[in-house]
Amino acid sequence: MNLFIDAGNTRLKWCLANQDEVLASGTGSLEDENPLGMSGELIGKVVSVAISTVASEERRTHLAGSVEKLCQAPVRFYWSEQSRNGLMNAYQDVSRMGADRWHGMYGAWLDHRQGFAVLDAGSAVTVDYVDRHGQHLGGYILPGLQMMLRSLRTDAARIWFDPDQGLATDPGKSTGECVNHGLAWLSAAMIERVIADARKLSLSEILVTGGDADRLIGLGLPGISCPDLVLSGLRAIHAEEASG
Ligand SMILES: Nc1ncnc2c1ncn2[C@@H]1O[C@H](COP(=O)(O)OP(=O)(O)O)[C@@H](O)[C@H]1O
Ligand SMILES: CC(C)(COP(=O)(O)O)[C@@H](O)C(=O)NCCC(=O)O
Ligand SMILES: [K+]
Repeated sequence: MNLFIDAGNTRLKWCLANQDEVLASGTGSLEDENPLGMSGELIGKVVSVAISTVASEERRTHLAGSVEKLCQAPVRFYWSEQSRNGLMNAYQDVSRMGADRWHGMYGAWLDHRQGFAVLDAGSAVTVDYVDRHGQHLGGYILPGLQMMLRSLRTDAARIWFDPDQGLATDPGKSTGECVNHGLAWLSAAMIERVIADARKLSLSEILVTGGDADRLIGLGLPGISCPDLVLSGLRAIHAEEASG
């Protein structure tokens, strides 16, 4: 069985799979002693490890070392590419693009050929547009929800509030409401922009992934929830590489 890991800035997402089926999946944290939280029985089944990561070089090296030791299996990292199977990256320097974005777009490209937007709402939010010819049209990088809350809390001396996961967007009447409603209102505005862009660019679908995907759907994003988009793209690329 192959172990696939999507190591973001907040969490690790993993799945254990062979060519056609996923046996198990879960989440973990690089800070934990057992970063994947996998049982010994599952670890024993791992013959190779494929990783997509946007973590720092220091965290990446640490992850490679602990996974290699844990699984006693070779570890390979997969990065952004210029093109694959008809999908074409708009970046001139593709080595600068977060691997998660490329793998998410490739996961989407496998099943959606009519033009799509990929919205990954993780530590940061990324938006990427791909037309029906497979041409990546470019994208956006924005701060994620926790990042915005954290910056308000740490960089503004007089803002005290309790974060809530509410979706209200009406004008707030306390600091807490103003912050919480403000972030929902900002996300709602982003959603309107994505919908308008998708219409303008003739993209038929919006695929949503990342830890805050459900929140965006709750705020009115007409998107298809694809929690495992990055891992699907990574699995497909790993299989293609293995078959030569
Ligand atoms: N169990 C969870 N642990 C951490 N973050 C979570 C969890 N559930 C939802 N989230 C939300 O998901 C975001 C992280 O999303 P994720 O896709 O895991 O990020 P990344 O890929 O950057 O590691 C957090 O900002 C948080 O708002
Ligand atoms: C934009 C990101 C921080 C998103 O990471 P995530 O929120 O998934 O942890 C990541 O894709 C990244 O580090 N990208 C490098 C810059 C770029 O894609 O152009
Ligand atoms: K992201």
